[in-house]
Amino acid sequence: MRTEQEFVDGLHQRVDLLRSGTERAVAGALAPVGNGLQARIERDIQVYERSGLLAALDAVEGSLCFGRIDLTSGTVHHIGRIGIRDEDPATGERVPVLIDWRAPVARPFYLATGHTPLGLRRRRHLTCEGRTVTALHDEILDLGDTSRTGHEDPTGDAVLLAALDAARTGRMGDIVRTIQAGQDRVIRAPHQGVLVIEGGPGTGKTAVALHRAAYLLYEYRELLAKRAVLIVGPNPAFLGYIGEVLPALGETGVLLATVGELYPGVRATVTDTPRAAEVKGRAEMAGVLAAVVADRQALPDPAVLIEHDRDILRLDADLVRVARDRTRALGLPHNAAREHFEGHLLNTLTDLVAERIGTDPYDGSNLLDPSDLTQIRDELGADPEVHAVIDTLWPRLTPQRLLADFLADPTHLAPADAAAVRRTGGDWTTADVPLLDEAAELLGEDDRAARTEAERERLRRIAYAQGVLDVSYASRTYEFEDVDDEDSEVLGAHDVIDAERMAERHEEDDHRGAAERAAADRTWTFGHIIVDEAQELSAMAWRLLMRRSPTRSMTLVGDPAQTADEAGVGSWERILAPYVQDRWEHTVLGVNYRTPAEIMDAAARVVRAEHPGFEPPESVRSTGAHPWVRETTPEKLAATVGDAVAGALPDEGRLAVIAPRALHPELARSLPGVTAGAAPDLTRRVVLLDPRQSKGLEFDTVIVVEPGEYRTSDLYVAMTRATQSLGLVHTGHDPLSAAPAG
Ligand SMILES: Nc1ncnc2c1ncn2[C@@H]1O[C@H](COP(=O)(O)OP(=O)(O)OP(=O)(O)O)[C@@H](O)[C@H]1O
Repeated sequence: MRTEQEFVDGLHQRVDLLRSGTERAVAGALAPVGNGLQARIERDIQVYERSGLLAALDAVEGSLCFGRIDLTSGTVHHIGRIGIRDEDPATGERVPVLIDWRAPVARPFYLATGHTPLGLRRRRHLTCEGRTVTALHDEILDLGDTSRTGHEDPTGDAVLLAALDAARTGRMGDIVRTIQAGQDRVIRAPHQGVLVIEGGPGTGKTAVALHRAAYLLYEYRELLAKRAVLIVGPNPAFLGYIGEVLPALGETGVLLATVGELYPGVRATVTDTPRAAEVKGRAEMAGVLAAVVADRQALPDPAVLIEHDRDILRLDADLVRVARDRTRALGLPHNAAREHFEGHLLNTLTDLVAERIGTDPYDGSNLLDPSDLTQIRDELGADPEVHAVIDTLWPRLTPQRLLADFLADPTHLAPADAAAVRRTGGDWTTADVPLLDEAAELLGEDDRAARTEAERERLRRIAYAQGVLDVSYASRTYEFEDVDDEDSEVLGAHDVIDAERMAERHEEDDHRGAAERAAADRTWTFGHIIVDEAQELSAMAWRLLMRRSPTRSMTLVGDPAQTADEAGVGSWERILAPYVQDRWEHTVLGVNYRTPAEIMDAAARVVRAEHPGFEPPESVRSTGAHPWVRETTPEKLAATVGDAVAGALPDEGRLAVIAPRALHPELARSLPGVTAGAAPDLTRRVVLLDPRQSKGLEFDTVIVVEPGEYRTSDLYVAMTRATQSLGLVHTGHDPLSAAPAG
């Protein structure tokens, strides 16, 4: 123990040195740097990178080193959340003193068994509180080794069981100390292609997916740091719940978002009915929106009359159809195609004018030469009436306008579907976001204004960079005025870079992190995408996500038995076939680390009542505590739940009351200090949730209220949130008594 404590002390000294050095460097970099463009760029990058390092050092402080492996060769490696090097006093070389858990050298820590020791003699788990080593657990893997340390853990699972039994905090913790071999293989699977991780409740799907993100960022840092990793979760409360895992592993280059947050500038503030969400999520909506856009490319009926130069030009449907067909044939998005439609229509109108004024009365030939035609076209192009007509025939559209108009009058849908989605007003729902994204793809951008602005900006940057180069040139001649400039060995900025290149470099050096830039850019494509609760996403949501991942580098996590959302696509085949056919990997996690066997048996009975062959994952623990059931009357329901909470509240940890939303106001009154709502604070001792909100979360104790009112999959989710004990309170329908015993 003393030796390990000395080692850990040494590590912390090294980290303290690193931290203070980095803090000094940040403070130095933040000092005024004058007006030089390059200096400012470098300052920004330094501050950004070093601040990231500081954040990583702070985050891993709690449990820097958690493992040690002793190889049969005599080599010893300590394993931690990050890798640390130090100078070897003998050789002066920088050598690793703490191995990052993701490094190949650390892998036997997770995989070695007595049967396959992978060159290990011993595996040791270190438990620390702050900077103090409080426990050691050793597993001897070399069966011929008779030496003993006094810290032997004969079953090899004491650390795992302690982690599973620990009181919950309302925030998910990392599992880096106790990743199991099967989980390790999934975490380290190559990043290319689509990997599906399936498993029942509590099998560690979310934990594995998060550690996989950290692993991929380590292994493919160059690629992924630039393009960022996106983690998609079912709701903001869940994202808050998992939000601390990656920082605790020293990783920050990840964007966590719900699908409803993936359209920059739009926030979902209202909720769809399940039926409306289902309709909006159907794959057919892509075709419906395309038809809506096509309808906005109108034909005049009756013909429009344009007064031009004391003449009346008659633009009828046939003439416009020709211009429209030619424009559509280009296959461009609506707004991007608009300038071509405008061009075709101006040509058509020019021909009409030319016919009127240029036709030779004798032989019918046209007397106008090309310059006359150009002049007529220019005049038409400057005529506001002409532009007003083009605006009605091919209007500029925004995704928001298009979708709001469609929802107010969804004539393209069957009447019952239209009635379900019809809505006026400017608020958006989560299911609207994939539709907005689809609309944005169909519309594209009329980027003429943006192109002009971009060119103006480019010239501005070059002018600025030229100024910077002039200053640096001047300072060089000043510094080296005694030296013949031609012979100087010292290169100045002018020798290696011109103004245009320097301006470009500034553009490239957008010093915001990739995740931050990705969040602000609808068209960003990610290096890797992880989707949790993937079974819940609609076909339209998948279209959005696939656009963000053209390389199809994705990890999908889910459990079809827990599907709640009516819009959910169902099978992995249905989700993936349109994008990767059958080229995807499937892996199953089969051990439940959360829910004790007694609770899992009860939950499985409920599911078997509907699906007789259902097999739940096997629980790793059993507590001896069976779920309890209490019957009451509707009048006494809130008081009974209040009493049950008071009696079941663990000394440490968290308790969740899961109840239908309609009961929340009444229940909240009998649960002092409990808040209900769309974004519950999960760190409170007692939390009130509806079954859907409880997805992906866990609590020491769970009380499910009126379980008879839930769909089976929702009840299964609710019951499997407990790590220690479960109770059911009902007013007449007990799903356990109705379910056959296992
Ligand atoms: N190897 C492990 N070591 C310690 N704890 C683990 C391990 N694997 C999983 N756990 C714990 O088990 C619990 C369940 O994990 P997680 O939430 O990832 O499961 P899940 O499969 O996503 O569950 P659900 O589908 O019900 O949301 C968590 O508390 C997690 O920390």
